Amino acid sequence: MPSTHNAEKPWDTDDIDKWKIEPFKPEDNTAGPFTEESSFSTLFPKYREQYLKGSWKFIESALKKHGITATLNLVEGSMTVATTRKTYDPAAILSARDLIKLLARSVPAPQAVKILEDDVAMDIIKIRNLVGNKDRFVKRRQRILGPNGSTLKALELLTECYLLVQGNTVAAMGPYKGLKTIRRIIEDTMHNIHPIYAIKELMIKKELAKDPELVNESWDRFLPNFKKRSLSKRRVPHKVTDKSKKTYTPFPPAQEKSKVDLQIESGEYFLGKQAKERKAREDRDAKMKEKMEDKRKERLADFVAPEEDGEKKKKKRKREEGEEKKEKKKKRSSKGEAEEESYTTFASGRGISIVTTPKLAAQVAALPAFTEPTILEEDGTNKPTGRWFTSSIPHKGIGTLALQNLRPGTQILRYTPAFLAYLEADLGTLDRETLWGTAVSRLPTSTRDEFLRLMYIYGDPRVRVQDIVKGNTFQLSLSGVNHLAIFPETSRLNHDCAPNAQYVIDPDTLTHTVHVTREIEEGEEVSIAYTSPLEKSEARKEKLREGFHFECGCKRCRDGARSDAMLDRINEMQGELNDWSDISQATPDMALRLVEMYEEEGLQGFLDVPYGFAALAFNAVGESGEARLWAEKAREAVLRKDGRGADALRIWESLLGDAEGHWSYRRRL
Ligand SMILES: C[S@@+](CC[C@H](N)C(=O)[O-])C[C@H]1O[C@@H](n2cnc3c(N)ncnc32)[C@H](O)[C@@H]1O
Repeated sequence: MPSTHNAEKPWDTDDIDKWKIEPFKPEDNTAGPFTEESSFSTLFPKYREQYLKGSWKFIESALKKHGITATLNLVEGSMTVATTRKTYDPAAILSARDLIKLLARSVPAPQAVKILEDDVAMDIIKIRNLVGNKDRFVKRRQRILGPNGSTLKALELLTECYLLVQGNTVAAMGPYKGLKTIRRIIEDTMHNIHPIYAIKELMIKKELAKDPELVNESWDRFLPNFKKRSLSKRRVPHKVTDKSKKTYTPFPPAQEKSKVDLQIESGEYFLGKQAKERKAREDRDAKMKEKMEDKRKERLADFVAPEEDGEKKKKKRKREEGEEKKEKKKKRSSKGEAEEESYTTFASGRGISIVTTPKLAAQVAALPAFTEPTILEEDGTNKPTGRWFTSSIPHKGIGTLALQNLRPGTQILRYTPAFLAYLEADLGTLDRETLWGTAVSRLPTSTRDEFLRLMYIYGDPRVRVQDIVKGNTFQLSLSGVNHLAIFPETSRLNHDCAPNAQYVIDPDTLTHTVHVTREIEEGEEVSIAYTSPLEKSEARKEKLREGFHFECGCKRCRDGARSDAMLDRINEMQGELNDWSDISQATPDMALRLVEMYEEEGLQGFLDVPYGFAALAFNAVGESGEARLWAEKAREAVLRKDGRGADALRIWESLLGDAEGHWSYRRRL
């Protein structure tokens, strides 16, 4: 059959408006009354009850014209609409359903009943889930209203829709086309695109529509093309990774302490919720004070009297000279800011080579290790104790073994570093090797030989010094800047996840001291932990693989599932002991059990945490004497693990000083 698609249609004239919706009259329903009743109900909020009661007559009469009944149930708080035998328009019940929905959403009755007209529709736009943050949601919702409701009014005029913004929804009523536009604008607004852009576009379109010549043309060329509609003020992305600056280095980045480690060190780990809040408040206040002081200085600077001309010139000259110096320093730093400095007489002739920035070098030279050399002669620093020897250990290279039975608390080794280096990022590997190589070559012969005998990882002779540093490095913080430190003797200690020794590095004396943490028998290997043994086995193994290139085969790692489960229990118990609310189940017995669990797990070198909890748990039930005993143990454990600079030390010292005045005293009674 031939297509009639393009055939002449003489009845289809241009004056016909194909979009016009003709009203549905009773005579249009040729099928007669409906055979079944349809009904819809909706609940309304309590505060609408009064209003609905007052306007129900009006609503009923509006619906009656369409043959629909309406019931207001004040007991249930619901409205119901239903068809009757008089209903002639099948769509009327749907409009009636929309009517009660609008009424429930606070649309005034005279406005809501307009929904019963054939060319009026409605849309309820849910806006709450479009924005996660509550404050942001409120701010963006306010943009729909605009100042004094002006944006809302403009939108209503331009789209010929009625709008009601309430709570988590926007109710809109009007022609279909307007509703479509409104939904887009509302959603865009909640996605941070200001409605003003849409209003501008709509205004232009309205004007263009009036021009009969332009009615059938594309309006694109008249519409504004906004480049950026988003209102976000963030100009730079959150994370900027500047890859251009990174140069290859064979060293692992300084091992970051875990959040818990940092909290333990700062003592925050042991604070109750209120104490934590108090600490945060104090920190905030201190910061604010600092800022205020800066501002005050800034303001005062405005009142400094202007200088005379001659003075000005002098200052200018000085500034220029300063800048010249700065320029020179810049040039030097571009070659490699860090410089090498060797002190051959350091520590009674053991010597030390330091590679660091000139500024830090000056600070290092002012450390007690340099200014009070006698402190290094005390405590057997750099002297053999006769308690250990080194020997080859299967699969581990060289290790350190006990020459006699050793009791917990015994100091086994105490040494100063032979080499200290600041890991400057701007230097290439070979340039760094030259710098570090020179530093090592300047060490006294025996120290240099000890250094060069240390094990290495890659085996490339061109980067031998860096290779040795990679395999033997300890972190030492100088004036808050991390340095790599090599202590040839303590470098021979192998790793174990349940070590029998613990070490501490003192940044003032630069010493690395190792203490026994549980009984060690003669001939037994002495071990330390290279990574936190309080982490789960897979995490520990991964760090050892990455940082030290070996597969840990210690007892805890071989039995990973069991030891991980134990760590879970330990963490759970610590959580309980740290609960300072009224429903806390924490008791001193629980803290004592925690101490036992650490010991069973071979974590004697990390007992500062359970000791601390025991001190708090006893103090919390008013047993301040017992609390002091545990606080003293915690203090000692911190000293042996984190050193004199650890913040946690202050907590135990304050409890020791005044247990009854401590915040934890009788807290759980
Ligand atoms: C600081 S050194 C320790 C002394 C070293 N064994 C030596 O021969 O000089 C670190 C290196 O020793 C080895 N090592 C340490 N602990 C180990 C362990 N538990 N199992 C296997 N190898 C280990 C690894 O090769 C690691 O890179």
